[in-house]
Amino acid sequence: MSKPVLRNPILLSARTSWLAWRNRLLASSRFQRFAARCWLTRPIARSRARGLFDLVAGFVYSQTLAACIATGLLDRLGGGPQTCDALAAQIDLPPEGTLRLLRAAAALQLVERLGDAWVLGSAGAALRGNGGIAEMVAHHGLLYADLADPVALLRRGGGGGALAGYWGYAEAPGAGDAESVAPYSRLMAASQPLVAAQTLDAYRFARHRRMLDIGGGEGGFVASVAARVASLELAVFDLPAVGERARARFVAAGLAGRTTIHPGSFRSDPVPRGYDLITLVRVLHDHDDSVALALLRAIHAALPPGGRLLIAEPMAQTPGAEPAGDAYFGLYLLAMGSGRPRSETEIRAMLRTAGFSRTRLLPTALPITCRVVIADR
Ligand SMILES: CC(C)=CCC/C(C)=C/CC/C(C)=C/C=C/C(C)=C/C=C/C=C(C)/C=C/C=C(C)/C=C/C=C(C)/C=C/CC(C)(C)O
Ligand SMILES: C[S@@+](CC[C@H](N)C(=O)[O-])C[C@H]1O[C@@H](n2cnc3c(N)ncnc32)[C@H](O)[C@@H]1O
Repeated sequence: MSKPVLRNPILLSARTSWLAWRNRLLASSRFQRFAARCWLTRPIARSRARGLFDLVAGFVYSQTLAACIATGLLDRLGGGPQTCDALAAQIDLPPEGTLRLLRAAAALQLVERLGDAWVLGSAGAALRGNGGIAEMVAHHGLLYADLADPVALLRRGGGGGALAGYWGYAEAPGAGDAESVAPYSRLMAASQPLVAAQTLDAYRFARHRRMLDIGGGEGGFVASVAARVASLELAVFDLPAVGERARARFVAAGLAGRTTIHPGSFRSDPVPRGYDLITLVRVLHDHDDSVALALLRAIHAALPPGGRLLIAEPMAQTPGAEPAGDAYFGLYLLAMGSGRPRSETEIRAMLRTAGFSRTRLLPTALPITCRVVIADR
């Protein structure tokens, strides 16, 4: 549960005084020098200094990762130890540039030194084990272009840049021919396994007969559910051009007999009926409150009594993963020009407003990638 907002006036006053005193102390250069020298506080001082340095240097780290991905350095090391000179020839960088990149990547645990050679580091290995992260890193070029002047982006209320053009539907619902929906559909399909794994482990899909994945993209999530639950009839409701990508995927996967495509826009077309489970996977946060609430209301009306809605997406104020919500998705969706990350509390309040009776947060193993809320009709 997200942290409740402090309302009690006495507690609010006490906290206000405490925060003012704490911030004066933390801002004191004398205190910072003392804390860094004193053996008792030195570990905390060094950890806080490292955290602040990482915040300041974050973009440099991201671009080091981007260079590792763009050059294929991590893939080359996936095959085992390599010397700097051998890597330089393979990734088409001069040896000096390759060594500079390797040393930076080693500082970020992306690679490690092994004698005269280099191997994958713990972060590099984990990254290669999670499909879609590399695609997200490459995709960030658009996001960083929009964030080149963050104040201008904030001042204009978001949108109007590279990301808004990439997510065409964010500005013109129902828009999108096969060519324009292909990049984002491919990106979502590439990063779907991270989210599907969390969601499938969090909920027992076999308890349902028919499942409709609204905004299901090219069917990555439906394909994951189909592989896990043989008894379920499955469907995707998405923009027509995206639905055709899902149809092609299901035919290729031998799922055509178990799946239905509902082409349309949930902003103008009715939500298909006859499904006892409806899912929204990385969809709700794409839309502003009015569109999101209208969608929840339409889903409530389309579900039969006893039917259930499952929402899976990264959420704001996730304990231990706060930056992924408001810091990452908050700015990302602002740049996209539509939507916002919402806390579990906000989502459950919207669900109650839409008429859902009972809502629950289901635990996921890696809440940083997604959390799951279910709601009963
Ligand atoms: C010594 C050994 C062997 C081990 C002992 C220690 C130990 C147990 C280590 C654990 C190792 C381990 C299990 C590591 C696991 C690492 C994992 C799972 C890492 C996962 C990382 C996930 C990341 C970085 C995900 C990033 C996702 C991003 C950036 C998503 C972006 C999504 C976007 C832009 C979506 C856009 C769609 C829209 C428009 C918002 O709807
Ligand atoms: C961020 S993607 C998520 C895709 C997929 N659920 C996943 O997690 O990989 C959002 C999806 O919503 C779809 N979408 C956006 N606006 C829509 C609308 N008005 N009606 C139906 N689908 C829509 C997009 O085409 C896209 O497939």
